[in-house]
Amino acid sequence: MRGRLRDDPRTRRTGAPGAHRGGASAVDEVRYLRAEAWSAMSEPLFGAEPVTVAPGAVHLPGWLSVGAQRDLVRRCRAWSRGAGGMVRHRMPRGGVMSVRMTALGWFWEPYRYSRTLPDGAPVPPFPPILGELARAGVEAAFGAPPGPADPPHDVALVNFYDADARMGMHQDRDEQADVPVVSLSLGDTCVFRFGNTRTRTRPYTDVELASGDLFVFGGPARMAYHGVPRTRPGTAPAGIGMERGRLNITVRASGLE
Ligand SMILES: O=C(O)CCC(=O)C(=O)O
Ligand SMILES: [Fe+2]
Repeated sequence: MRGRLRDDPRTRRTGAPGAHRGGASAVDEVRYLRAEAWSAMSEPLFGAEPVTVAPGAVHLPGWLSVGAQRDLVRRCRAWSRGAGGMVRHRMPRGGVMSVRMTALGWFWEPYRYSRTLPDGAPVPPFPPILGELARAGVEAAFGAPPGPADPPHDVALVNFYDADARMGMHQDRDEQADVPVVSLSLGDTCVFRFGNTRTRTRPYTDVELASGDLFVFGGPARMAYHGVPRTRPGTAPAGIGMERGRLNITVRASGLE
């Protein structure tokens, strides 16, 4: 099922068309900037139209300005140097993930969350800016932010893909809350395979996720299988402070106490 979000009756867009880029209002951007006390935004805010990839799964190309991407790249670098480091996790069957990962808020390893790192140290805190971005992302995708009864976004996984890294088809199912997952992409473009809730296989849709894109999946798509069969090395845009590789930040609500 494909279609433009603007054809979706759930979505009511307001304001002049030029005031939007990819469904994120300039207000979202300003909120982001204010939250971080940035001085100014110089980049124009133009993105493509939002695309509904499956019911509950929305792709918003170009959601983050170049300035916001640069800021997030800088933060990812700092987070990856934190206590947990950038780890290639071992899978239960013995394989090692090709993606390097750092966790914020809760530590994740296949397939559980924990309050502490493997060495017993506390997990680096969940950065408030990612909570802000997650709420703004859900609002941009679905027309309303998560409700007051929804557990808050409280965990982020920062994934780094070098040219050979990929991620097999999986569900994000270790969370105990039915709250949309918010995914932000930085650096090289990738092929993001978004499937169905029943099988790892077809039907699926391959989406190109470029730097600055937002992808949100919730509701009927929350438990859909998805993965990254490949990246496109050398496609990162100039000016974001990242020469090679791909970063992805997925922000989730753990629903854990
Ligand atoms: O890298 C991506 O775009 C997807 C990452 C993902 O699915 C995950 O971290 O669970
Ligand atoms: Fe995932």
